[in-house]
Amino acid sequence: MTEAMRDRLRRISVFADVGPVDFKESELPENPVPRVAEWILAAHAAGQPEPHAMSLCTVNAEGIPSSRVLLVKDIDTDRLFFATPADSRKGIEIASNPHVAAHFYWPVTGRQVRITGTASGLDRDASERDFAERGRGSRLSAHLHRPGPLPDRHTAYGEFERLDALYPDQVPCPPSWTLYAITPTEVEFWEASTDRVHHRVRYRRDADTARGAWRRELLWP
Ligand SMILES: Cc1cc2nc3c(=O)[nH]c(=O)nc-3n(C[C@H](O)[C@H](O)[C@H](O)COP(=O)(O)O)c2cc1C
Repeated sequence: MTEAMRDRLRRISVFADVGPVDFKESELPENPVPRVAEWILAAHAAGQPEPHAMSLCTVNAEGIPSSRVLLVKDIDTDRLFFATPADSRKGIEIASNPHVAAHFYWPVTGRQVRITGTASGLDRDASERDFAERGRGSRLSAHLHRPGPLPDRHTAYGEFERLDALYPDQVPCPPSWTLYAITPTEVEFWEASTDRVHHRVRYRRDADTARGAWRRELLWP
């Protein structure tokens, strides 16, 4: 008789190697956004694969959410950037409702970050600069984005080969390719502790200004 799934799941250890949280309230920054960048780099240094991958949740016109993983392309003092076609599902949803939620989880460091904010597309120049920095394979594959279903895998390979021959040197930026910025209005940091007294701190600022001072509070684990 096979072991029940619930037993198999319950035996998987969690936070086995993270150690106790090294937390000092006096060291919390005023602005949480650069701290997100620091936690990505710390996860990378600790060996986390794709530490810059985040889930992004958007909401459609009927209020139904959907999420997917994206790579963060840059972070400045106020914003996180990602790139995707504007006519993708997420792009269409952002156009009808700019409110988004983003989330990182780094198992090797036992940390997560939860972000709420708004997303908006940047101008053509910024989007084309992002596109130019992509490798050739991902520039070609950006041209494979089409609405609707793919009849079979063979069709996609054929189209990739056609694009490869069509653009032997420069691959033009598809008109829909867009660099987006997320401007957070809420950022919550969570850090696992082996003593189970996990650490949470939440930063918030007014959604209408999104420029004012951040308010910070510790939360119960
Ligand atoms: C690790 C990882 C990184 C990804 N990075 C991107 C990305 O930067 N941009 C993108 O458009 N899709 C990226 N994808 C694919 C998306 O998750 C998603 O499948 C695709 O963008 C279609 O999403 P949509 O139909 O919700 O618009 C990535 C997937 C994974 C697993």
